Amino acid sequence: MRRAMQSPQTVVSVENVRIQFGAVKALDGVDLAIQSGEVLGLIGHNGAGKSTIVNVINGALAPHQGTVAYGASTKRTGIATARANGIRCAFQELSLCPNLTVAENTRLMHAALKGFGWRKRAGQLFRQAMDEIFPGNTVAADDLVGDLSIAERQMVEIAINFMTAGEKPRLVILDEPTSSLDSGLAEQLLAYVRHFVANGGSVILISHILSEILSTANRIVVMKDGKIAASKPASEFTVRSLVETMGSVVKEKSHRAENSDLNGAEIVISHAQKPSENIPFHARKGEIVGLAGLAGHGQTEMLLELFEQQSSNWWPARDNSIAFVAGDRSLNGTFALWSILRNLTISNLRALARFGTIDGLREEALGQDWKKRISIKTPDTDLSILSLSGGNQQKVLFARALSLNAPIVLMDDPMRGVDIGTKQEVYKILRDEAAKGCTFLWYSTEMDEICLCDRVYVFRDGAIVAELSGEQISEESILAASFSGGNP
Ligand SMILES: Nc1ncnc2c1ncn2[C@@H]1O[C@H](COP(=O)(O)OP(=O)(O)OP(=O)(O)O)[C@@H](O)[C@H]1O
Repeated sequence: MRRAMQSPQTVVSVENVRIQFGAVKALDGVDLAIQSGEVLGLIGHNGAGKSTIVNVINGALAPHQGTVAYGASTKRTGIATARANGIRCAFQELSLCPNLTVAENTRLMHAALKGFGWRKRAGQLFRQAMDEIFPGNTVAADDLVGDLSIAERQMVEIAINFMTAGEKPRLVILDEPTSSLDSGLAEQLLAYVRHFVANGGSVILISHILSEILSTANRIVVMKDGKIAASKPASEFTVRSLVETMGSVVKEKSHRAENSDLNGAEIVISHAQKPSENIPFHARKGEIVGLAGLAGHGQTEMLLELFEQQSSNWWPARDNSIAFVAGDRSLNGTFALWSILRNLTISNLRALARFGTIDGLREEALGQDWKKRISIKTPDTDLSILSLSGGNQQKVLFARALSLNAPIVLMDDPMRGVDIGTKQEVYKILRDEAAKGCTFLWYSTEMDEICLCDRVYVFRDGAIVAELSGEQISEESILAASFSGGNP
């Protein structure tokens, strides 16, 4: 606490920074300074330039114009200089090596962990950081990262960046740190962030969940089209003013459909019960069914089982009976070497084929239609998928699934990193498609999204422990069932 009383110092500042990728001005004259002892909330639409400014600050990208200064030093930039000045970054796309253990990944990030016994020290430091940030977690230092769930990987990435092994972290940049965490884990992290800055550290917090920015940040910077649109104390913003400054239209908060009584509708998908379960799973035609509960309690596994059950492993299906939107986009969503357009249309080749070959004009038209419908921000869909910002890549996966017009769509926490304006558009598309008879099974770590569903199954320890519908669906009842099980 004593350190927080000291007068704040500038940890890093950037002046008039410009970065251009081909025709895209990713940063167009950005000025930003981060002081010790503050949480800076950084928000903006998908493709606004948030990850690009982060990469400039952490030394990965050299600005095409403008300057970066760490503390009083203006001479040197680059990753090594940034690290030496205590700059750390937990990336949106996660930077861990899946074929190494957690302790080995810790070593990669902290060069000071060397010599005899480094593995043991890395493990101890990791466990200490994990226990401080996420008390009660069960990740072990010798776990292979590839075996962890996406939520656990996100926790590991965050813990490794907050830990001290040699140089102390002064500024930790968290790019969408809660996108795979359930509300309990997110709350633990945000409490730790407040504690870290109260002791003199600084955090840049990037999130599309505006409530967590408003509750945690001291100052909020809103980016729009590569520029800073506003920078003010958090207390001077509301959700509405943030959305307006981002350039999105403020809409009524989405609600569950009125009169969505689907009891009589045909059951289109069900899941074999396990002996431990007493609540059978099914979904009806036109229903939006939420899969809730703490992250990693069997929701993704069930979606995968349902997908396998409905699709053939042996031969491509003749009809598009089921579609899947992956949440872990880099692992099982995007084809990194392909263009945006190919990534979007790959599931739909049968519909795009004429005389056994792909009709380029139809493929282009499909791409343009979805680019417009959910605002995929790119000058050209023939560019690499990796030229898109994280949220825009996720939109491509959405478009890939929805363009199939499949009667059943499975969604594995599909809104990771998608901005608030686009989310509202997608919610409307889901409602419209459900009204036409499409069934959605939707695993989400965001409570607001679960509350949009017609019916919700709550998962705990790999099994369904509660079924909620209509007015029963609320944050309180979902949390109660997540921890203790049973219907309200
Ligand atoms: N390597 C690259 N090649 C081409 N364009 C790029 C590259 N990296 C980023 N861009 C473009 O720069 C712009 C800013 O991207 P950036 O990733 O900084 O956005 P963001 O605000 O972090 O978005 P999100 O909320 O989706 O993460 C986008 O239009 C993106 O397509």
